[in-house]
Amino acid sequence: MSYAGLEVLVLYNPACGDNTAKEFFEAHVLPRLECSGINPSAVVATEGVGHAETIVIDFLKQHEGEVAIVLGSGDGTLHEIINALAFSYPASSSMRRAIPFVLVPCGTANALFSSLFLPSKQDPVMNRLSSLDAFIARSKPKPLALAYTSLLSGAPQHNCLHTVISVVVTSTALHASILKDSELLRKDMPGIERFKVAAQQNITRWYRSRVKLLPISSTGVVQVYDPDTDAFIPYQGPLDMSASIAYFLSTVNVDRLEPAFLISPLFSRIPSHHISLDLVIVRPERDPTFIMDTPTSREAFARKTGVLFAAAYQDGNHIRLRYRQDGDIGHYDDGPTVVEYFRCGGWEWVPDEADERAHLICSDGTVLEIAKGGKAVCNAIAAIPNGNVECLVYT
Ligand SMILES: Nc1ncnc2c1ncn2[C@@H]1O[C@H](COP(=O)(O)OP(=O)(O)OP(=O)(O)O)[C@@H](O)[C@H]1O
Repeated sequence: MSYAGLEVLVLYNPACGDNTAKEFFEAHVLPRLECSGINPSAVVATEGVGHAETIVIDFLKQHEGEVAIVLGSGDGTLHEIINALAFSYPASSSMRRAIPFVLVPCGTANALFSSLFLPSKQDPVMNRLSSLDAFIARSKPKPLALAYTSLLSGAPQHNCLHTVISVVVTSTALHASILKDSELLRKDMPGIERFKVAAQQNITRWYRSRVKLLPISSTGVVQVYDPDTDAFIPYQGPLDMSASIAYFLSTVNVDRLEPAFLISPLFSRIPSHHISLDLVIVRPERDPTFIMDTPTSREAFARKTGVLFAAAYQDGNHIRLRYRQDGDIGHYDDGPTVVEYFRCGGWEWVPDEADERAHLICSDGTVLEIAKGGKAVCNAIAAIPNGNVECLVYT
C-alpha cells in the first residue's frame, strides 16, 4: 500500500494521563511510523487547553488532500478536535473531507480506545499501538457516531446558548459531578482513581429534573433493555418523567468509560442498527422501599449505587440487578431493575431551578452548565451537522 499524497499529522498531549505521551511517542510511535515508510508532515505537542483545535484546523487549511491524524491523548483532546471541526472549520460546499484518526491512548480513561480495542496482546505497549497498526496496514477506518447537545435558555424563547458534540459520553447527575470534582484531583491523582474518589464525594446526591426520552428517528421508538429476554423491547412507559435521579449517562461509540467500567455494555453486545445512543438512568424512586427523599434515604441508597458500580466493573452486570421487595439488590429473577437501560434517539433534561448541581452536564469530560430555567437537549447524529467533515477512526 502506498502513502504517497497522504499528509500525516502526529499530535500528542504531553499533559494527559500520567504525562508520558511524549516519551511513548518518541520510543514507540515515531519509530514505528518511520519503519513503515511514513514520514509525518508535522509532529506537534499541545501546549495547553484548546491548542489541539488550532493545530488541527491550521493543518487542514495547509493540507487540502488526504490526511490522517495520529493522536496521542485521552478522550478530552479528541473531543476538543471534533468540536473544532464542527464549529470552527470553515464551511466549503465543494468538498467533504474524511478525517481519520489513529488513536494512541495516553489519557486517563481512554474510553473510546478501550471500547474499540479489547486487550488482545500480551504486551501492553503492543496493545496501545493497535490503532496505529491498523493504520499502517491501511485498514478501512470506521465512522464515529456523535451526540449533539444544545443548551437552551429558559421558556418561552428557549434560545440556543451553546452547542457541543460528544464522541463518547454525555451525562448529567452523578457522572457530571464526578467529572467536575475529579478535575481538581488531577494533579495528585493522574490515574482513574480520581474518578473513584470524586464518586465517593458525590455518592449521596440526587438530582431533581424533568426528563424526556426522544425516539430513534428512523423507527420512532424508544427501546428499553429487558433482562428476561436479554433483548431490547419497545418502551411502553411514559417518555416524560419528573424525578429524583441519581445517575443519568448516555454514550455513543463506547460500552465503557474506562477499560473495566462497562457502563453501557449493550452497545457492543447488542449493536444498534440505527442512529441512537445508549442511556443509563438510575431513579431511586423505583426502589420498593423508597418512601421519601430524606438524608437517610439518600445514605441508604448510596450503598446500592456502590453495588451497582461494582457490578458495572464486573463485565457490565449492573444492567441485570433487580430490587427485592425488601429493597435488597442482586441478580434476582424478578422485581424492578435498578438501572433503566434505554436505546433512544436522544433526551431532554430540564433541571429543577432550585437544584444547582442538576444544572451540570458533562460532554466527554468537559463540564458545562445549563442556564437557570433552561434545559439540555441531546440527539444522536451520524455526522457533523455542517456536512463538511466526516470523522473516522482506524480499528
Ligand atoms: N500542554 C498541556 N498542558 C496542560 N493541559 C493540556 C495541554 N495540552 C492539552 N491539554 C488539555 O488536557 C486536557 C486533558 O486531556 P485528555 O482528555 O487528552 O487527557 P485525560 O483527561 O488525561 O484523558 P481522558 O479524557 O481519557 O480521561 C484537555 O482538556 C486538553 O485541552
